[in-house]
Amino acid sequence: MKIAVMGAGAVGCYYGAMLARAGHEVVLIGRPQHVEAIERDGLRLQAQQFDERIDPSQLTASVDPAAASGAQLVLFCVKSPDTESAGAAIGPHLAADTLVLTLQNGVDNAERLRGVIAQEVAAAVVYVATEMAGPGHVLHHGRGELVIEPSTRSDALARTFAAAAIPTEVSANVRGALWAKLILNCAYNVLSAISQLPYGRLVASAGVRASIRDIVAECTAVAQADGVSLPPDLELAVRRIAETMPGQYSSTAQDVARGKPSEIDHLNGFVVKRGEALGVATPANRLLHTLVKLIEDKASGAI
Ligand SMILES: NC(=O)C1=CN([C@@H]2O[C@H](COP(=O)(O)OP(=O)(O)OC[C@H]3O[C@@H](n4cnc5c(N)ncnc54)[C@H](OP(=O)(O)O)[C@@H]3O)[C@@H](O)[C@H]2O)C=CC1
Ligand SMILES: CC(C)(CO)C(=O)C(=O)O
Repeated sequence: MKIAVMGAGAVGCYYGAMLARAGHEVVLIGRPQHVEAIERDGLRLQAQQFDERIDPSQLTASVDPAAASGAQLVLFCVKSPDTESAGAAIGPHLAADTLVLTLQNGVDNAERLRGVIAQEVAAAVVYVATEMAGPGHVLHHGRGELVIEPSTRSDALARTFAAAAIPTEVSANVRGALWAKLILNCAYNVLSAISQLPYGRLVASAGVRASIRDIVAECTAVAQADGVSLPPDLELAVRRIAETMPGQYSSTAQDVARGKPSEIDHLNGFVVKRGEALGVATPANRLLHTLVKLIEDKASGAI
């Protein structure tokens, strides 16, 4: 299968590399620093069990979205604020029957993407920990499973992914799964960003577990008012983040440390907006959102 990856970052390079290793024709569309390194040296995938260089004969890279033409599948892997611009850039190069799978945090990316491209779009929930360790070098810290929304090709896609060592479940409740992931992000990301602490040390500090419970309760109230069916084991899932990833810093913590704009408007900011629309108060999420916006505005010189 020809597979294009829109957004050659941590997630896009990881899944692109796994599919290329399984023999698919993969093209990564990304920024010049990664594209140049991949064209020169191939893509290095450093995982827990292996450290491999995927050769340019197995996987190509381009800064030009037109390189996606002829792809049967697009993995859409940009950060949430870039969804519309990246969608508008790639859309004109896709065939009418190309399936676009969003591999992003946040709950409304697929819906927003459907607003800018005509192709079939399906959402995926991504359970992976990965980062770009340098140009053309993806470092995989663990996991990698996907939960995907039903689509015309979801069953075939799940088999293709499984054959590439990407465990994949097709779920009729991807919305609930996306919200559950959103709630984890709302609970941990800002606390880790402001303190610049990993989850294990974070929850050891007085008051943090109680604050996390408050944030989760607020998010859950918004989700319920929005008609979302959340998985029953959410409380356990929240606790398990700190237990299973004690050394991990949230993606928001990493963005803040690098002075990069974060996805905060699509995390706690999204819950605040939905809460306003549905008449549910969200003071804890509002404060967390505001604090990160202040840090970002100060870093960018906007204030
Ligand atoms: N990393 C992880 O472990 C996980 C990430 N996620 C989610 O997956 C999504 C992707 O995250 P991640 O891979 O970490 O992010 P990255 O920032 O590593 O990757 C996105 C890449 O896409 C590039 N990009 C953005 N717009 C375009 C464009 N129009 N054309 C070409 N390239 C573009 C970005 O460049 P630039 O930075 O220059 O804009 C960046 O290199 C996010 O929603 C994230 O929350 C979910 C689970 C785990
Ligand atoms: C699940 C969690 C909180 C793990 O770090 C994450 O998705 C993030 O950092 O954005």
